[in-house]
Amino acid sequence: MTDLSTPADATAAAQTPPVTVVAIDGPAGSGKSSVSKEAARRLGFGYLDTGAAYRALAWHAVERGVDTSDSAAVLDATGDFDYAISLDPDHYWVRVGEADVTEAIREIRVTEAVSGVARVPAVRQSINAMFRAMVAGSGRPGVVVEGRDITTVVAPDAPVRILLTAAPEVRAARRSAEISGHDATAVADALRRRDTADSKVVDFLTAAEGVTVVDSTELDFEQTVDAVLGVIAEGGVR
Ligand SMILES: Nc1ncnc2c1ncn2[C@@H]1O[C@H](COP(=O)(O)OP(=O)(O)O)[C@@H](O)[C@H]1O
Ligand SMILES: Nc1ccn([C@@H]2O[C@H](COP(=O)(O)OP(=O)(O)O)[C@@H](O)[C@H]2O)c(=O)n1
Repeated sequence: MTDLSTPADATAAAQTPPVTVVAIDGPAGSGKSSVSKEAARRLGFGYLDTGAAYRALAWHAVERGVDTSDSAAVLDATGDFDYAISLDPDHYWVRVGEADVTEAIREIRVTEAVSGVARVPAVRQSINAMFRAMVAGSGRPGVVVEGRDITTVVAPDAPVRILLTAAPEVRAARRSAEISGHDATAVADALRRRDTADSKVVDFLTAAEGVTVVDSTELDFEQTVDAVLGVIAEGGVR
């Protein structure tokens, strides 16, 4: 994997004002991606979907026939993982090498493999270093970063940290509405299985100290965006 953790020009980096991070975590289907993207748009910030990196690595591993239950093999697959993502909330794309994988990383075969990739500690460390470098080099005044461990591991010192939740049945219904041709019960089961596997690695179901919970169970999309923007404003970020 390309090591982006050290700015190429340390002097330039020292002169650049720090990038404000808005950290948003939560379980699958809670609205992290859609709400974070809209909040970023309204703030003029960048948007970083961290789940896309784990999905892209899972895609890369699956394409190479790597057994994603084998940690050493997954770590090995990071060796030629040439990853890029857009931080522009109005122009979202994900690439691995020359391949545009924006759509492919949402396929079920990738979704089923992703938790196996994300549970490898050395993989997480190197991906987290990449996230921090992407934020620092974003060229934006701030970045809304969403995932599972942003409030706790990637950016625990962020001025705004939010846990976006919703009741499991509401999350399953939202995800199910997005995926046509699949049985709603099967979608709900898959979501639950993934949350169970993921929560063994990082706790994104309870808020860490100082993290504000936004529960979107009873809120529509606009109300959720407003609630998140309210927490951001309270945190002094404009
Ligand atoms: N508060 C909400 N009310 C209704 N639908 C929502 C709400 N928040 C998000 N959605 C929709 O639910 C689906 C899942 O949201 P998404 O942002 O992909 O969640 P996550 O990134 O947490 O998995 C999307 O289709 C999104 O438009
Ligand atoms: N910060 C993050 C983000 C995602 N992930 C992993 O990446 C997977 C995909 O994340 P995602 O945000 O795209 O998933 P959805 O909740 O949008 O379906 C998760 O199921 C986790 O296994 C993680 O481990 N840490």
